[in-house]
Amino acid sequence: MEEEEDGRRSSYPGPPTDPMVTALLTDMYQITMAYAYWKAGKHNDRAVFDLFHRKNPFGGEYTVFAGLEECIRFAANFRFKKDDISFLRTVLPPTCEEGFFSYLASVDCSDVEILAMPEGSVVFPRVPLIRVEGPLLVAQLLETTFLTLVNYASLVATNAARHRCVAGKDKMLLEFGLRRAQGPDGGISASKYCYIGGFDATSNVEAGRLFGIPVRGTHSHAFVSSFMGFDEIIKRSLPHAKGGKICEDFVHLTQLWLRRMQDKPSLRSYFHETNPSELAAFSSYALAFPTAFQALVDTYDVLRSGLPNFCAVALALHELGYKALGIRLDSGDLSYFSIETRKFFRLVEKEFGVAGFGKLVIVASNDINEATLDALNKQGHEVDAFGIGTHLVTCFSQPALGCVYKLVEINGHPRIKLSEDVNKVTIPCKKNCFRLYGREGVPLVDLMIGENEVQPQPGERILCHHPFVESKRAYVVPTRVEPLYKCYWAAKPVRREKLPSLEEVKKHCMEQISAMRSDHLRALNPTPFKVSVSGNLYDFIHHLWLSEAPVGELQ
Ligand SMILES: Nc1ncnc2c1ncn2[C@@H]1O[C@H](COP(=O)(O)OP(=O)(O)OP(=O)(O)O)[C@@H](O)[C@H]1O
Ligand SMILES: O=P(O)(O)OC[C@H]1O[C@H](OP(=O)(O)OP(=O)(O)O)[C@H](O)[C@@H]1O
Ligand SMILES: O=C(O)c1cccnc1
Ligand SMILES: [Mg+2]
Repeated sequence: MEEEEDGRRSSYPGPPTDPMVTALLTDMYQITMAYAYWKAGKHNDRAVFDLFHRKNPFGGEYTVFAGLEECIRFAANFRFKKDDISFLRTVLPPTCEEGFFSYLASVDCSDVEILAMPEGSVVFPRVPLIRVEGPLLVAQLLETTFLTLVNYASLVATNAARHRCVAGKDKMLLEFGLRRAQGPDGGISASKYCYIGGFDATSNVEAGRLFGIPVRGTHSHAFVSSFMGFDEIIKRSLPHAKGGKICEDFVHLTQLWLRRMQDKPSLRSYFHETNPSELAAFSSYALAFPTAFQALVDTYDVLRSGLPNFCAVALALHELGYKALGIRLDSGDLSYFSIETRKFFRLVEKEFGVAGFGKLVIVASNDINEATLDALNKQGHEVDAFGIGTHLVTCFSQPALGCVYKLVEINGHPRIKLSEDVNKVTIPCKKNCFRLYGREGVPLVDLMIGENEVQPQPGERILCHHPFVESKRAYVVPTRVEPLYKCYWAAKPVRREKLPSLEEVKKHCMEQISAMRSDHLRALNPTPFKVSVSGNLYDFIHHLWLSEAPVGELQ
C-alpha cells in the first residue's frame, strides 16, 4: 500500500504481496470464457457476481472474512502484460482471432466496482462477502484469483479465532507454523491471517518484515544438544545489568547457583544431578541474551534437569540484575508439567527471595490444537503462552473453505443457479446486506434485500424470511441497522474506502467476535446465526426459480 505524504494510506493500492498473483494465476476456463464472451460480443455486458460461502468451517457457526486487501490490490493492478498475452496465444486454439488478444491487452478494472464487508468481519453463509460489478469479461476473470485469495485466508483466520476463543483472552498465542505450512505462500498467508484472527505474534521473520507482525521465538532442542560441556564456552564474562561491575565467569556462577539449589531440602526432592551439557547450553544462551533468556527445558528431562538448570541460570542472571523470561515445554503432559513448573518457580521464589520468579512465563508447544487447549482448560494448567503450528496453519481439521463466485445479475436481469441441493441454489439480484442488532446490542440476523429496496431502519418491524423455507420467518425490530458493505474499488477514487491497516483489521475482528452471542461461537453444537431475505427478495427468488426450472413430465 502506498503511503501518502500526510502518512495516511493512499486510495490506490500497491501490487499484491505475492508476485505470483498475476492475471494468469487463474483457471484456463476463465480464459476460454473470456474469448467466447468476446466472440459473442458479450464482453461488455454489465455483470454482478457475488463471492460467498455456503457452510462455516470446522463444524462451527461463524467464519472470519479475510483476504480482501489482496483482492483489491489484485483488481487495482489487473492487466495482461505482453508476455502474458504471448503465453495465452500458445494455450488457446489457433482459430482464436487476433482481435481478442489486442482487446485483452487493454482490459483492466477501471470500470469495475467492488463492494465488500470489511476484512476481519464475522460472516455467515450465503451473505455475499464481496460483490463485483463490471463488464462481464473482466468481472468473470477475477473469479479464481479472488477465491484463492479469500478461501485460505478466511479459513486460517477462522481457525486462529477459534483457537483464541478456547485459549481465552489473557493467554499469549504464538503462531509457529511456517515449517509445516503448505509451502512458502501458505506460511506467509498463515502468519498474516492468524494475526488477524487473534494470534499475538509469529515465528515467521519474513511475515514480520512484510506486515509488521510482532516476531517471537525461543530456541530448539538442537541448540541444547549441540553443547557437550562447559569447556566449549570461551567468552564467559557478563557485565552487571546496571553497568559497573563485570562478572568474569558467568558459567561458574550458574554452577554455583545450581549447587545452592541442590542444598535446599525443599528443592532436593525434585532433582539430584542435572545434565551438565544442558546447563552449559542454557548458560551460553543467557550470555547471548541476558535480557531475554528463555529456555526449552525438555531435551533431557523436564523436572530432573531442564527446570533446575533453567532456574540456576535465571538466578545467576538475577544476581547480576537481569530478569529471565521463562521456559518452553515441548513434550509430555503439558498440564502436569506446567503445574509442576509453576510450583517449582514459586518454591525458588520463596527459598531465595526473588520477587516475581513464581510468575516467569511458561510457553507450551507440541501438536496443540483446539481440543488440546480445551482439555488443558478442563484439567487445569499454568501455561501463559501457546506456540501452535501444524494444526493451526494446515487447518488440519478442515483443509478448505468453499467460497464460490456466482453470477447474480446480467444487464439488470437477475440470474439464478438451480440445484437439486437447495444449499447450492444461488440468491439472485444485485443485493444490499445489513446486520440487524437486538435489544442488548447483539447481532440478531443478517438481512439481504434487493439493491433498489428501501433500507431497513432501526425501530421498524421487519419480517425476515429464510431464503428458501417458507415457514421459517420472524419479525425483528432492530435497535441498530448496520450496512454490511463498503465500496473498496470504483472508477471514481472519491468513492473508494481506504483500506485499513492490519492492526485495524485485527481490532475489527476482535470486536466483532466479542459482540457475538457466545452460543454462536462455542465449539460443541453451536447455534446457527440467522441469515434472511426481505419479503420482496423472497418472492422474487421463488418466482425466478419457478420460471427457470423446467417442468417435468411423468410417463
Ligand atoms: N494434558 C494434556 N491433555 C491433553 N493433551 C495433551 C496434554 N498434554 C499434552 N497433550 C497433547 O498430547 C500429545 C502428546 O504428544 P506425544 O504423545 O507425541 O508425546 P510427546 O510428549 O510429544 O513425546 P515426544 O517426547 O516424542 O515429543 C500432543 O499432541 C500434546 O499437545
Ligand atoms: O507442534 P506444532 O504445533 O507444529 O508447533 C511447532 C513445533 O515445531 C517445533 O518442533 P518440531 O515439530 O519441528 O520438532 P519436535 O516435535 O521433534 O520438537 C516446535 O518445537 C514445535 O513442537
Ligand atoms: O520459537 C520457537 O520456539 C519455535 C518456532 C518455530 C517452531 N517451533 C518453535
Ligand atoms: Mg513436533
